[in-house]
This record gives sequence, C-alpha cells and structure tokens, in this order.
Amino acid sequence: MTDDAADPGADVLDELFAVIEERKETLPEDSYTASLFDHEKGDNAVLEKLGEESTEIVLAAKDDDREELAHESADFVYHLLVLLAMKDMDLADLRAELAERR
Ligand SMILES: N=c1c2ncn([C@@H]3O[C@H](COP(=O)(O)OP(=O)(O)OP(=O)(O)O)[C@@H](O)[C@H]3O)c2ncn1[C@@H]1O[C@H](COP(=O)(O)O)[C@@H](O)[C@H]1O
Repeated sequence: MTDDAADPGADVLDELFAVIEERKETLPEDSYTASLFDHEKGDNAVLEKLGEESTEIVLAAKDDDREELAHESADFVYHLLVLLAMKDMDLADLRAELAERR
C-alpha cells in the first residue's frame, strides 16, 4: 500500500501550491487567487485576509465548533500558501523550518 492509498489527502498541499504558482504565472481573470497576486493593495490584501482568518480561527475554537475551525483553518492555510508564493518561497521552505525543530 502506498502512502497515497493510506492517506488520500497526502498530496493536497503540494497540489494546491502548484495551482497557486500557476495562477501567479498566468493571472487568469476569473481567479480569486490571481486577484490576490494582482491586487491594488499589493501584499496587504493577503495579509489582511490572514488577519481576518486568524480571528475567525480563534472564534471557532472559543465556540468549540470543530467544523468551523477546520473551515477557517483551511482558509488560513490557503492564504498562507499564497503569501509564500508571493514572497518567492514554497512548501519546501516551510517543511525545512519545521524539520529543523524535530
Ligand atoms: N483553497 C482555496 C481557497 N480557500 C479560500 N479561498 C477563498 O478565500 C476567500 C476567503 O474570504 P472570506 O474569508 O471572506 O470567505 P467567505 O467564504 O466570504 O467567508 P467565510 O467562509 O470565511 O466566513 C473566499 O473568496 C474563498 O473562495 C480559496 N480560493 C481558492 N482556493 C483554491 O485555489 C485554487 C485556485 O482557485 P482560483 O482562485 O479560483 O483560481 C483552487 O484549487 C481553489 O480550490
């Protein structure tokens, strides 16, 4: 059994990051992700979103609402990946930083 068969979501972060990088390169008009890369507020658009999502995570946790906590956490991780791509970083940078702490 491969790791993927054991965990169907194992590659979801890599796949999402690859889509984000593609949107950064091609900037399609109908893409929310592309709109963040091309925003008149620059980096501030995604930074503001990260701030909002952090607050929503805290509120969901305080309410002990696990479904909402998962939803808001996913929103936060998505925007974090957009920020990493914006700064010409990637998941390898994040994984390396975490691995150094083991
Ligand atoms: N994973 C995401 C993703 N997570 C969150 N979001 C967007 O981030 C925004 C979050 O803003 P808000 O917090 O205001 O969200 P909301 O739904 O209005 O309100 P809440 O649910 O937070 O209460 C919404 O517009 C969401 O659609 C995302 N937009 C895109 N993706 C993925 O990014 C890839 C590229 O998609 P496009 O951007 O459509 O090209 C695809 O794989 C998508 O699935």
